[in-house]
Amino acid sequence: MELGLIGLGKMGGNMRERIRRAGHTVVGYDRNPEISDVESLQELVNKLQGPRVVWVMVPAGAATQATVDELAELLSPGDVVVDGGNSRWTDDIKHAEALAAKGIGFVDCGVSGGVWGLENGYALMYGGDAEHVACVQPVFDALKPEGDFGSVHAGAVGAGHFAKMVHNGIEYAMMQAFAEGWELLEAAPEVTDVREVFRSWQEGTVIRSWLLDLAVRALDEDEHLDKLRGWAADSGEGRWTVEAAIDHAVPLPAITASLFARFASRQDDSPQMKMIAALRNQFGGHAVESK
Ligand SMILES: O=C(O)[C@H](O)[C@@H](O)[C@H](O)[C@H](O)COP(=O)(O)O
Repeated sequence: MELGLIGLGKMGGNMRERIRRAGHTVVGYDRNPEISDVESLQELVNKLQGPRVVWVMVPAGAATQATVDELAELLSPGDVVVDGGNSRWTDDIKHAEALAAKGIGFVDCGVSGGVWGLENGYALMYGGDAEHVACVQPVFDALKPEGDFGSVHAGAVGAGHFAKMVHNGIEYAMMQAFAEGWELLEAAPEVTDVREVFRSWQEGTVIRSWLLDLAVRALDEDEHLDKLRGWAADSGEGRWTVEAAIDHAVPLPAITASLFARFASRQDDSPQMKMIAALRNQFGGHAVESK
């Protein structure tokens, strides 16, 4: 089939390659002319025969919104837009409604796999009407990992990104658990080779996993992670997971703590711990450290 693919960065560029390897035609557009197949969205739309399927793979938020708005003007009834970025699921519902008013279908798709997806395949979680999903199915089949699992029609519009959001919440908590265990092992003088402990866990243990494999890979590159600062960003999905948990009154202590740990990582000093120190000093005369 033919696909229009907008956004050819780290994810989109590799996805174009994987879809082409499966024998499909991909017309890619990127703001960077060096990697783009066409010069404009108009040209991308012109090159596709209807009914068109156009996959949006640009940063969540303003960039996705602007692209969907532009596509709403350029596409025709019967065409389908797929948002494969890490959009908030509530945006999907707005996008689906705006496009439906013009007879254009919408499918949201959470994509997992990062830079490894070209070779390993991308795990896909999508939401939307069955008729719109069916239009995209050959592309889903090209992108997904080989084997029985790795893709799911999770439900109505928004369900794909909701599932990906929860996946990322779990990702936060799993990474935090590995990170905490690693720090504790490093702190224990009895343990002489922490990296080998992690490596040994890769087989036979309850916690063997791809994240563990990647932790070993990172330790092989930098045994004590001395080259890194203890600083971690977040792209939004952890926050949205916690917000959804509040909406549904579902307790998520592990995921919430792992999100807050990232916020703490970005502070050079802790204002709240200054207050703790000040209060201990006030009520008990306990020692404080001055700057
Ligand atoms: O499943 C995946 O492939 C990852 O989750 C991917 O989606 C991305 O690496 C995260 O969005 C990073 O998220 P944070 O910046 O919030 O850690």
